Amino acid sequence: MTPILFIDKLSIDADGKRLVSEVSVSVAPGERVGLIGESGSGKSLTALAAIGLLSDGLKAKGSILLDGHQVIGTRDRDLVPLRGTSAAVIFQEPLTALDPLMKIGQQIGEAVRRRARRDGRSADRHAVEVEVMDLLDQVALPDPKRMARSWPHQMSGGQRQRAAIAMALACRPKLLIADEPTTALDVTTQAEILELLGRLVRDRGMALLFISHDLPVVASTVDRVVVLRHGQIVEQGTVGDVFRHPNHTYTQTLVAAARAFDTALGLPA
Ligand SMILES: Nc1ncnc2c1ncn2[C@@H]1O[C@H](COP(=O)(O)OP(=O)(O)OP(=O)(O)O)[C@@H](O)[C@H]1O
Repeated sequence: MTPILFIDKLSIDADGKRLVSEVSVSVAPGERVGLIGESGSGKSLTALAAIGLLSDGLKAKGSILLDGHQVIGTRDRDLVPLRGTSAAVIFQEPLTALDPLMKIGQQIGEAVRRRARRDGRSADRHAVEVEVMDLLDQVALPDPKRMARSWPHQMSGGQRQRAAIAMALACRPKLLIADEPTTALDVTTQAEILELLGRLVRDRGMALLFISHDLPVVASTVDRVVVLRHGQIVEQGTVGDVFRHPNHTYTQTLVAAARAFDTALGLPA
């Protein structure tokens, strides 16, 4: 099956310093892949490179095929049609995706309208409103009508992240890139958002690239993990294999930390 994302020997440099080194990751349609590693290991840069959003001054080498299109070396305006359609991103801080000056319903409605235009359909006001309510309902926001009329600052962090997920879903992307989507949330909300993401991705058959520094968080949501350290892949495999037989000492440390946490909670190892 042709991967929806095929990163081949990606290296990223800034001012002559190598930040990401020969990273290769592929995500098949419908597959859920976790990219894990400590802070500064190059996870976000890899994800941003995948959709051509690296900031100026960063130089990418290698090859990135997103939905069959080469991203590296392609002009930004030629990448715009891929964003939202081939891949959409959810960031750690939902306010990155939300416009503070627009009510939630309007913002999601705008994404629905853009997608309808992209698909060559016109979307009348009523159809857009119905879809916005449906999306707010799917991300389990309470009282969708009231939420649609809310400003981002009137919502909690977890509610804002749900709204950002609804925006991403409105585009119906083939691949969802989630960059630490739960890190800024309290533990209970984190678990709810993870459950929601896992369910939505499965129900819609979307591929997922899930970025986290937290192995247990990733393990519950993905099929395969890729472990990054200092900008390099140190290990990859199915969640089960990596948990049972971590090869690299760094992965062993991550697994041991996760097990110690489970033991402290009295959970079976
Ligand atoms: N625009 C930039 N210019 C120079 N260096 C950068 C830039 N962006 C990131 N870096 C550096 O690249 C390295 C990898 O950063 P990246 O954001 O990918 O890490 P990360 O694994 O996502 O970490 P975190 O979990 O903290 O978000 C870090 O050392 C970071 O300081």
